[in-house]
Amino acid sequence: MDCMSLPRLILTLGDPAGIGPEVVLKALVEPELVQICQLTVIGSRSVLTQTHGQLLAKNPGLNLADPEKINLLEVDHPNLEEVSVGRGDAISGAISFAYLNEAIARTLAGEFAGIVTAPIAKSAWQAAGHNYPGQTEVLASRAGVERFGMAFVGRSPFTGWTLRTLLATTHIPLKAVPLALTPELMDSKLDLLLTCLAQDFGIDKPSVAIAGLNPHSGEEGKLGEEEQNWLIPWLEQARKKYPQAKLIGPIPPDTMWVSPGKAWLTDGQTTVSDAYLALYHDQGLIPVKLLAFDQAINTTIGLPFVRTSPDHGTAFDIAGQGIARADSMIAAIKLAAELVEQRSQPSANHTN
Ligand SMILES: NC(=O)C1=CN([C@@H]2O[C@H](COP(=O)(O)OP(=O)(O)OC[C@H]3O[C@@H](n4cnc5c(N)ncnc54)[C@H](O)[C@@H]3O)[C@@H](O)[C@H]2O)C=CC1
Ligand SMILES: NCC(=O)COP(=O)(O)O
Repeated sequence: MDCMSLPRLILTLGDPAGIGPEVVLKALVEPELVQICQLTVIGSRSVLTQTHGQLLAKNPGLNLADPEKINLLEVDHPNLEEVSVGRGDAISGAISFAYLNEAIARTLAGEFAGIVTAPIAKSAWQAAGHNYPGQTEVLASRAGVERFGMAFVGRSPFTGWTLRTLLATTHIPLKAVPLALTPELMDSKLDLLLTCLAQDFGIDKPSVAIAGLNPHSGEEGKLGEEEQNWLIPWLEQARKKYPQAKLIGPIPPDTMWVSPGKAWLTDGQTTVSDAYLALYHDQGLIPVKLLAFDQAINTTIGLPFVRTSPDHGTAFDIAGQGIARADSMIAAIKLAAELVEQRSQPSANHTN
């Protein structure tokens, strides 16, 4: 393929005090990337140069991209010199926010088909006065989208099976979860998920496993009432509304992940679903990270453009040491390229 027709992606550096710059420098030496996309990094060349020098001083054998040769859009910031590696604060938060904003502006202007984001720290954003729960909400707000979702996709390196997980609620305190979960919210998330499965993965008749909220899915109201009160009735309605989908649930949350675990690890005779709908952050992300910490990709669904991100955070505890793994960042770039390609094709049938 002519390289000029490859998907154009913009890659943010994330929080300059975290491992974002390091995983970018490591990912950019992955030879396959130049064959599948045109990548432009957005951030500060001085951050990349400083990270490059610091990492090589500690580990001379590291394979890193040359910062001077990276195709980069410079975002200037007056306090760049004050970033302290390993410490997210108001300065690093303001800088990572500026990188993301410029990436969104350029994507909305049509320069790029997808954004890949390195991690930011929510606490650093808050310190800088940017009161968003995460990058997802900024992307949705700037894109003018009210219905969006946080989904995680990972392909098993052992069996090739793909785990797709959507979170019904995301960055809210656990005590707020039962209040946030409503039939309307579930309708919106399920609708987004079914659209994503068809549009991005070519799965028109999916099976979707939906978790319960309480232990044993409430055990007929003895261990919690949400299932009886609205989740089961909502599911019955949803089965009528989406006859093309096989909706399974509410599945007791502890057992929902047994067959995905087997399919991920051993490819046994196990019945799996095309996607898993978890009701809150840790219900979905504990199994995803347990199985797939180096492979999973966070993707925002419902946006008018593609957005992916590694599944890990800023890892301030290891920033500057040279030990951060770039696998999830590489997977995020590859998935973004695949999704852009997929969205530009007429829908194709796909089996998991
Ligand atoms: N997409 C994003 O922007 C995300 C941002 N975060 C943010 O990151 C910050 C830190 O969050 P944590 O919960 O500590 O999660 P984290 O993912 O940053 O770190 C958890 C543990 O995993 C290790 N780790 C993470 N990524 C690694 C990698 N690539 N290679 C090797 N080890 C790695 C860290 O050293 C740490 O021990 C928070 O401010 C959070 O808001 C967290 C998750 C996603
Ligand atoms: N736990 C996932 C996460 O924090 C992703 O947040 P973001 O992509 O919204 O920044």
